[in-house]
Amino acid sequence: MVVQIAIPNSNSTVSVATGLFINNEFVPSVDKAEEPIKVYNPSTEEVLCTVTSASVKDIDVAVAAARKALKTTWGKNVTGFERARLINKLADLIERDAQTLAELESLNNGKPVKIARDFDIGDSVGCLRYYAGWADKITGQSIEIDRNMKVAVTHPEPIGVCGQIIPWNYPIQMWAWKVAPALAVGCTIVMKPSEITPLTALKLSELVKEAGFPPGVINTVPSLGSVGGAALASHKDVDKVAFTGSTITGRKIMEAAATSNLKKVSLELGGKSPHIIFESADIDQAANWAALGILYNTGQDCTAGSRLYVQDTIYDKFLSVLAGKAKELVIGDGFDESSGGGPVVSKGQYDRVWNYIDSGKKEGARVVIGGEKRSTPGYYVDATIFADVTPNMKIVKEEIFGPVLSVGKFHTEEEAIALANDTTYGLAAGLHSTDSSQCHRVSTALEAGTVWVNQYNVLYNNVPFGGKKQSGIGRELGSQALDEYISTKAVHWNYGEKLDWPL
Ligand SMILES: NC(=O)C1=CN([C@@H]2O[C@H](COP(=O)(O)OP(=O)(O)OC[C@H]3O[C@@H](n4cnc5c(N)ncnc54)[C@H](O)[C@@H]3O)[C@@H](O)[C@H]2O)C=CC1
Ligand code: BAL
Repeated sequence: MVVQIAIPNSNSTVSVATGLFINNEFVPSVDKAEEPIKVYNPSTEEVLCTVTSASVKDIDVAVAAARKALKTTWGKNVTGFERARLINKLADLIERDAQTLAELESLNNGKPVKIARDFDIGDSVGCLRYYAGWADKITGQSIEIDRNMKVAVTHPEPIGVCGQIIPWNYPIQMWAWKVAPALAVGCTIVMKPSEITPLTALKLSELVKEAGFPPGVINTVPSLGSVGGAALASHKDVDKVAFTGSTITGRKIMEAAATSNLKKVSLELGGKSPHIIFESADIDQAANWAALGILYNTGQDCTAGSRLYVQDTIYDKFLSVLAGKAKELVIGDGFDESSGGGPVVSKGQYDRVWNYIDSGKKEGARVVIGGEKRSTPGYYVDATIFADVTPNMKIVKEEIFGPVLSVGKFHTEEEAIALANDTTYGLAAGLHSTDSSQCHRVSTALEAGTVWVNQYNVLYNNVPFGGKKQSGIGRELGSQALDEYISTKAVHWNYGEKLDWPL
């Protein structure tokens, strides 16, 4: 159940245990009801290995392990100091193994090794340390009722067993965003990584054991969304499900939660984020951020600034500067040091992105750069910019999740705000202007959970992140994420009042 995967351009291999990680052991499926999952390298289209796929019965086993740990070794049975120590230890181990984890992430997801190591893993280590810092600082309240007779106190208790369902665009980082706050407050976890990118979650599971977490605190169950993901969402003994992925799947998860046990749900979903460039902006800087906004992670980012609106007075100039910047980014093999972006993650995603590019052409958008397929292997999509788009085009309305930018023109600030807010999504938005009153007015008017002013796509572990409208429910990161995993108990204490009976 351990495979050795060759690291390109070296004589080394990385070992991956391919079973289900339950109770700190890698185990086979109890009923082998599911076909093993084939895991691909998107740079070569080759199969890297197969991993065990959890069946519905395996999910039951993992949930039972998490429940047992919650009642015995974790939950209310472990101090915040000890939770902090273990989370910090896990962060140290991830930092120690950052290069290997980055190579594995690159092999399975396609993103450049240097980006996985310095950004995804760097931020994930920071995320674990941030929440380790919180673990012994989670406090309730003492609420005055009557100083001579009564007081009420609140206890922030762990909500319980958490199903965590994560996507393939940031396999390690989404893992860290989910597990860190849950562990900090004392929850136990059944983690379902994406079936497309399960390898680093399995590798991280080895580190969970090495760090010394008790068995059952974090369990990892690669599985198809329609099997393991759906089983977690509808499980009667799961207290909360945290999800990142598409809005369609988020809706299914909420329905499953509602019709099973009304578990708490947090959803971080899709986006079609607007990015506005006003005429006073520093054009060179704004073009850098606009390029980053759509090309980072090859556009496979829920916050991708995929709708760019440029003031008419600078439209042509800005487009030409932006096109030059976009061409400078090398989209190539993740093991090539010069690559700033990799292929898209899978054949499915590749076909999906190309369908959108074809639709943009058919609907009459003007191709400024890109829009042509490569003839070499790998799921590569080059930076593609469509100009002169109109609001009803599919490429303007729907999330593409690829390096495909739609650019439109506006005349007034009001028009820019109206275009930006003309979407069912509300995850993020950006604006560039050197007029500070305008920055304030527009950031207030934009309907989004995150607004970037004179920058784009930068997130910090201590700042909350999440969506409005159909981009999600709840917040990740910051102290707000802790609330997603806490159930507050109010204890009413009487030390003086006598009850006269009958009433
Ligand atoms: N907000 C984000 O960060 C993400 C958005 N997406 C969007 O979704 C599109 C399609 O990508 P997919 O991989 O199909 O996304 P998806 O939302 O189906 O997959 C994300 C996760 O949900 C799981 N899942 C799928 N069906 C489920 C179900 N019925 N119950 C519970 N869990 C389930 C998957 O196994 C995976 O772990 C992308 O092109 C992109 O537009 C995809 C991934 C991440
Ligand atoms: N960039 C925020 C995380 C996400 O894309 O899911």
